[in-house]
Formats: sequence, C-alpha cells, structure tokens
Amino acid sequence: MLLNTRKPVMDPVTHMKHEVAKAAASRVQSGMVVGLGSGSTAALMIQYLGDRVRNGELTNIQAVPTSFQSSVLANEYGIPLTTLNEVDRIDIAIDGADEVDPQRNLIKGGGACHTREKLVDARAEQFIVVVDSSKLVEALGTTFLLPVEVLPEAYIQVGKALEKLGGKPELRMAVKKAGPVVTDQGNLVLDVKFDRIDQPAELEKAINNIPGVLENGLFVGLTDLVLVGEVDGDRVSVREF
Ligand SMILES: O=C(CO)[C@H](O)[C@H](O)COP(=O)(O)O
Repeated sequence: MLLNTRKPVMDPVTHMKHEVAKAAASRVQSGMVVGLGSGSTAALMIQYLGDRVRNGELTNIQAVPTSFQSSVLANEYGIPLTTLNEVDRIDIAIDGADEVDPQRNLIKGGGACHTREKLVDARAEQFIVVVDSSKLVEALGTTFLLPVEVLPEAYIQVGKALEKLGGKPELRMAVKKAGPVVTDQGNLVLDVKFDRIDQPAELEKAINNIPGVLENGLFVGLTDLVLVGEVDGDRVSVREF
C-alpha cells in the first residue's frame, strides 16, 4: 500500500488568516496588556501569541479576553489573563472583522462577541484588525448583516425600532441547539439587513439609543491599522492599511 506523505494543502482563506494572525502577534512586546479578539482569525493570533510566550520570547504580558472563546484559548496556550476592571490600560488589541470599509470602519459581531470586543478594542492604545481580503468592502452592510445585541425581553420592540431606521432584523438562531443564539452575557442577537450603510457613525449612535440594545457591531473610527491577507498566485502576502 502507498502512503500519502504529502502535506495537506491549506486553502487560500485559511492561509491568509494564518499570515495576518502571525504578523499581528509579532507586534506584541513584553510587558504589554493585550486585548484578545474573537473569531477564527483572532483564535489563530492567540495561538501564535501563545507560541511566543511558551518559547520565552514574550514575558510579562497580560491579556484581556473579549469572549468565552478567547479566554479558553488563552488558558490553553498559556497566556496570563486579566480583566477590564483590573488594568489601567490596554496597550494593543488585535481582533478580526466581518467587513472593513476604506475608512477602516468595521462591522463586527459574526461571533456575537461585539459588545465586549468594542469595550476592549475602543480602550486599546493601538487597535489592529486582522482580515483576509474577502472582508474588504466599498460600503458597510453590503455583504454582511449588522449584529445587534439585545435584552431577551426587548427583542420584539427593538426589532420594530430597527425597522423604523430602515433595517430588516432577524433573530440569530443557534446551530446544534434549539432556539436562538445566546451571547456570553445571556442576551440575544438581531442580525439587521441594511442594504448599504453610508453614515455608519450616525447609525451606530441611533441604534445604541434604542432602549433594550446593549451594543451594535458598527466600529467607527476605532481602527489604527488593518492587516489584510492577499493571495497572488500561490503566494500569500500581508498588506497594511
Ligand atoms: O466580530 C467577531 C466576533 O464577534 C469576529 O472577529 C468576526 O466575526 C470575524 O471572525 P472570523 O475571523 O472568524 O472571520
């Protein structure tokens, strides 16, 4: 019998995620307080950060997780954790995104973690976004629904208020569990279709003004740097913008 000794080939999107995750993790320095994002790209970044902690290259870092997922991964990879209330600063936060516009505004919350992500990312001295090139859009809302975290008892009335703002909300349903997605904070998520969001700063405020809304996934004016993975033939590179 012949053995298949070929290495599995990584698909291009996964390859791009690895490269941006590695590039972002390399920007963390010893002594820093680091915000750990959520999602598949942030998960890879946490893994690369853990490698640097384990091999002694990074010492004395502390990490603030943005979700149950990122705290579990940090524990698994030996990254010391702290909390928002215990730190006097966050030096750097590294997080993924679902859409990035040319002004580096974002839609986040594909993993329903945007409430804590915004707390951490907004507080960081430097906020770095890690994405593959499929996330770049000309205008927000054109490829992804806008996630809005809501109190369970308010989801119907918040939905009606979102319709008045021109959105079409749908309750996010769980996979492998009956019923809706429940966030780390015990709330629900409405995914809202806006065909195109031309004024994200105004919409971000208007949505957060609706009683019963915890936070929405528009991240406006927070990003300092985007690391984008790009494919050219069989090469993957990382571009900064
Ligand atoms: O906002 C997020 C979670 O709430 C994620 O950062 C976003 O959904 C991107 O995830 P991925 O890197 O898996 O594409």
